Amino acid sequence: MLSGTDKNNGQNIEMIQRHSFPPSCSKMVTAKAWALKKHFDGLPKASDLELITTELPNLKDGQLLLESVFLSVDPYMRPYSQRDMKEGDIMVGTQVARIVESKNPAFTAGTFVVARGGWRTHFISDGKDLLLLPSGWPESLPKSVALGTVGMPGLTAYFGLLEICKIKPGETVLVNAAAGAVGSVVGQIAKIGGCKVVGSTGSDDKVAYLKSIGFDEAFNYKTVASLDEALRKASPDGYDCFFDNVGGEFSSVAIHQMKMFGRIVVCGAVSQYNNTVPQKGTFVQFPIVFKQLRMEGFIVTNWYNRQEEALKALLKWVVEGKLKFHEHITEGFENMPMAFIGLFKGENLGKAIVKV
Ligand SMILES: NC(=O)C1=CN([C@@H]2O[C@H](COP(=O)(O)OP(=O)(O)OC[C@H]3O[C@@H](n4cnc5c(N)ncnc54)[C@H](OP(=O)(O)O)[C@@H]3O)[C@@H](O)[C@H]2O)C=CC1
Ligand SMILES: CCCCCCCCC/C=C/C=O
Repeated sequence: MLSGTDKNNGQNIEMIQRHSFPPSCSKMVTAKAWALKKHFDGLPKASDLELITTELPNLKDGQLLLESVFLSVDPYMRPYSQRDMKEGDIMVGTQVARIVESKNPAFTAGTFVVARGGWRTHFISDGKDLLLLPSGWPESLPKSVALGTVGMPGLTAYFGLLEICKIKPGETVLVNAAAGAVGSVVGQIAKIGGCKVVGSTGSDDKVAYLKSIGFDEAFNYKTVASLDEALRKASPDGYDCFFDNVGGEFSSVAIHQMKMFGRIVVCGAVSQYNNTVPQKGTFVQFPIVFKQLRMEGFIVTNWYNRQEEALKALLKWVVEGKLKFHEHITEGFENMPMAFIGLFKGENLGKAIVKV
């Protein structure tokens, strides 16, 4: 079963061939996929993942063959793998894929779709769960944006800010991991909504980027002398809304700078995903009670019954130039682990994408 090793950026990637049907069959397609070899322990390592190849069978009626063009790497994959995957499973994930062949009358070969196919170069689908790009997608707009600003991260910003935070014009919004896929959209939608926006991020280049896309204030949380002072300086009156992507120490400090009746959207906790021992934090009851705060967690997929409306709005803002996007593109399917690990080192500006 073991077929050898492949040199990739100085690393040895183990390649395993799994034949799911006799290799003599015609029109075989070789699919590559990344499997979770060993559950991550701390920061993910390339050696925790394994590149496997599989020969796909011929299509049955109703099925489609898809080829990934762009794949998404996202921080949620780290806690998801821990909770919902077993060793040997293919890594969870979405891609923009091209329909290579269709035996499903609802889909035509050549069409691009957003799919939940996992970390695979090719896969077979029955057509359920495939999403066409929103109508009116301009030819000049990269299709990869359907994995970012006009995709799941954009939807996360949209529903988190408009439905959970319920921002109002004139309010002050704080967002961390602000130069990332979700954060950069949060800040810009808050500006569209007439708010003042403060962003925290991990490099001076990212701070400059945030200012260039309209953030009123931005700071580098890694170099400020005091996070408490940086937050106070950026908004001396405090914050009405806090869109929390990071959790941990940042959240413990920020909660004390909320205004009366402030709202905290608990979107994620990227600072905590690689902890081997859970951290202890501040007790939140005092600020929550005395300032009568609302703190609410949410999962974007719970809002997918309204994704058509939201994707339409996001695409419109992008086309009008009100919503800018940046992509951090890694070339090569073999480099998916590196692109994924890079998320936890702050390597990406905007949406992290892998181009096959
Ligand atoms: N609830 C939901 O439905 C969803 C939740 N999420 C969550 O939203 C958050 C942002 O995701 P997404 O926009 O895709 O990712 P990003 O594109 O923002 O990439 C992750 C960024 O997080 C920052 N980061 C990494 N490690 C740390 C750390 N230890 N402390 C502080 N910042 C860190 C880095 O930016 P920097 O240089 O600024 O440090 C990095 O670039 C995540 O927590 C994710 O899990 C995402 C989608 C849906
Ligand atoms: C504290 C853990 C936060 C994990 C966030 C999970 C978000 C899942 C969104 C998935 C979208 C898939 O398309």
